[in-house]
Amino acid sequence: MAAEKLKGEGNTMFTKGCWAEAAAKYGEYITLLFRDEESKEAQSKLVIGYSNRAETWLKLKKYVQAHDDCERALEYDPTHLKSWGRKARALEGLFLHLDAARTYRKLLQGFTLSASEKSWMKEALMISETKDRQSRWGIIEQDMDEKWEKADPGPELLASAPNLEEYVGPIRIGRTQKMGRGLFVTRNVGEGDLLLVSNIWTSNRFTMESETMPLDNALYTLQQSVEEIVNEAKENLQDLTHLQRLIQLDTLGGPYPDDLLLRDAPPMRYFKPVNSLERGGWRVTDEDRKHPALTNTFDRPFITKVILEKQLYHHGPKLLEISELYVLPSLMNHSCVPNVSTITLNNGKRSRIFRATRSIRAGEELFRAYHNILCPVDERRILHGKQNCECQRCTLELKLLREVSLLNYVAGECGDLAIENENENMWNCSTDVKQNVRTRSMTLLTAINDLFVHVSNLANLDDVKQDWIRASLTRFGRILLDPAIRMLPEVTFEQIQERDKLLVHVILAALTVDRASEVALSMCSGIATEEAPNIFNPVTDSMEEHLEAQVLLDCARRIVELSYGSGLKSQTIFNIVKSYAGRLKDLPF
Ligand SMILES: C[S@@+](CC[C@H](N)C(=O)[O-])C[C@H]1O[C@@H](n2cnc3c(N)ncnc32)[C@H](O)[C@@H]1O
Repeated sequence: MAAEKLKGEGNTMFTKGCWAEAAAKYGEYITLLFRDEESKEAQSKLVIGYSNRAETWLKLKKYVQAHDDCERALEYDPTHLKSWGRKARALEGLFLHLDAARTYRKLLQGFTLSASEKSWMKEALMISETKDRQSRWGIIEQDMDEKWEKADPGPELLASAPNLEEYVGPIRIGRTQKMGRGLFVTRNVGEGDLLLVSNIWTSNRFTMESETMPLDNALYTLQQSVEEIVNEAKENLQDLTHLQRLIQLDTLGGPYPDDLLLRDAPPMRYFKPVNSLERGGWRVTDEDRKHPALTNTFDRPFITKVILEKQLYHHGPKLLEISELYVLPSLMNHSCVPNVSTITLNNGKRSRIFRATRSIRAGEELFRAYHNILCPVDERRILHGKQNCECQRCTLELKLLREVSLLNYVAGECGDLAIENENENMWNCSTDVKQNVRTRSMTLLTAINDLFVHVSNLANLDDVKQDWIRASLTRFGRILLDPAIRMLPEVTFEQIQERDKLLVHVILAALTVDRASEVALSMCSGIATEEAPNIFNPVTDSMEEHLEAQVLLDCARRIVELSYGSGLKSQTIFNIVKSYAGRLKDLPF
C-alpha cells in the first residue's frame, strides 16, 4: 500500500512537471519493491517503476539514467513496449543514432502497435537514420540558407532550423612548428568539401563590462558558471566524455605560447562520433566520474590561474569572456590565408559547418580565420591579440613592411631631390639639371627595383603571385619616384605612399581570401602590368586619373565577386574593399 502511495505521488509530481521530485518518488517506490524482488507481482511493478522513472530522466535530459532504467525494466519484461520506446529515445539523446534506429525498426516489425504509435515511431526512425547518415558520412542538406546564420533568427525560424549532428571528416590532429597543435587533412579534398560539423559545447559568456569591475566579481561569475557546466556534465555521459576531451586538450587554459608547444596531440578517436554501443562504443565508468580532472580541476585556483589568466592575457582587463566553446574546432589554428570557411547555424546547437575553400592536399594544415582578415597587417595584429600571428601572409607582409620602411628612406632621398629643385620649373630648367634629376632618379629606381626583386623572393610564392607583387611594387616604386621625375611638389610622398600601400593591401587581401581570389589576383596582375607604362609616364590628363580610379574600383568589384564562397560575407568584403577604394579615390594622383 505504501508503495502504491509513493507511485501515486510520483505520478502527481510528474503531471505537475516536477521531474526531479517525481524521479525521487519513483526511486523510493523501486527501493520498497526491491525488498520483495523475487515475487512476480513486485517484478511487474518494478517494470512500471523503472519505466516511469526513465520517462522523468528523459524529461531531465539525463539519458544515461533513462537508458539504464529502461534496460532494468526490460530485464524483467522484455515485451514492455513503453520501456522499448523510452530506451530508443534515450539512445537518441546519447547520439547513438544507429542503435536508436535499430530499436525503432525492431519495434515496428515485432510489436503490435496502434496507429499513432506506428506513426511517431516511423517518424523517429527516419530522424535517427538521417542523423546517423549525417554523423557518419557528413551528408547534410546542401542548400543551407543564409537566414540561419543570423545572430538572432527569432523563435519561429529557430524552431524550424536544421538539426545537425556532429561529423568528423578526413582530419587528424598533429603538431605544428609554431602554433602548438593543429588540424590536418588526411586525404586530398576539393573546394567546398565538408570537413567538420561541430555542435557547441557551451556558450556561456562572462563579460567584464568595464576595466573598473572588480576582478573578483568576474571571477565569481566565471566560477559559478564553470561549476554549473561541470555538475551538469557529471550527470550526462555525452557531456562527460566531451569534458574529458576538453581537459585532455587543455584548450580551456594554458595561454602561453611556449607552453602550447609542449602539449600533446590527443588521439583522434576521442572525437569521432560513436554510432553504436555494439561497435566498441564508450562507456564512462564510475571510476571515470571520480577522475581527479573532473572533481578537482574546476576549483577556484584552477579557474583563477588558467582561465582567467588566459582571458586577461589575450584581451586585457576590458574583456573577460568564454563563449562558444567547441571541442574539435578548438584545435584549428588561425591564418590570414584561410583554407577553411565556417558557417554557424543558429539552430540551438549552434552547429558549425567547416568546408574547404580551395583544394587542399593530404597532409596540409587546416586554417580558419578567427577574425576579419581583409584589413592591413597592422590592423590584423591588433585583432589577433597579444600573440603574433605566425601565418604565411603575416610573415610575408611584415617582411614587406620592413622593406617598405627601407623604401621610405629611398623616397626621402627622392624628396630631398625634389625639394632641391622645387623652385625650378622642370620643363624650363637647364638640360644639365634635368639630366641630373633624371640620372639620380633612375639610379634610385634601379635600386628600388632590385629591392622589389628581393622582396618578392622573400616567400616562395608561385609565379602568378610573384609577377603580381613585382608589378605592383614596381609600380609603387615608380610612383614614389614620380614627384622627383615629374617635379610635382604638391603631391606629398606620404599621400602617394599611402595610396600604394592601400593598393598592396587590397590585392594581398584578395590574394589570400580563397582560390577564386587568385583569379582576381591574376586579373589585377594583368591590369597592373598593362597600366605600368602609363604610370611611368607623367600623368597629364585628368581623364587618365579618372580611368585609373575606375580600374581600381573595377578590381575591387571583381575581388568582391570572386571571393564569394570564402566564408566571409560578400557584404563584408565589399565594404572593406570599398573603403579602400574610397580612400584611394580621394588621394590626389
Ligand atoms: C583555438 S587554439 C588552436 C589550437 C592550439 N594550437 C593548441 O595547440 O591548443 C588557439 C591558440 O593557438 C595558437 N594559434 C592559433 N593560430 C595561430 C597563429 N596564426 N599564429 C600564432 N599562434 C596561433 C595561439 O596560441 C592561440 O591562442
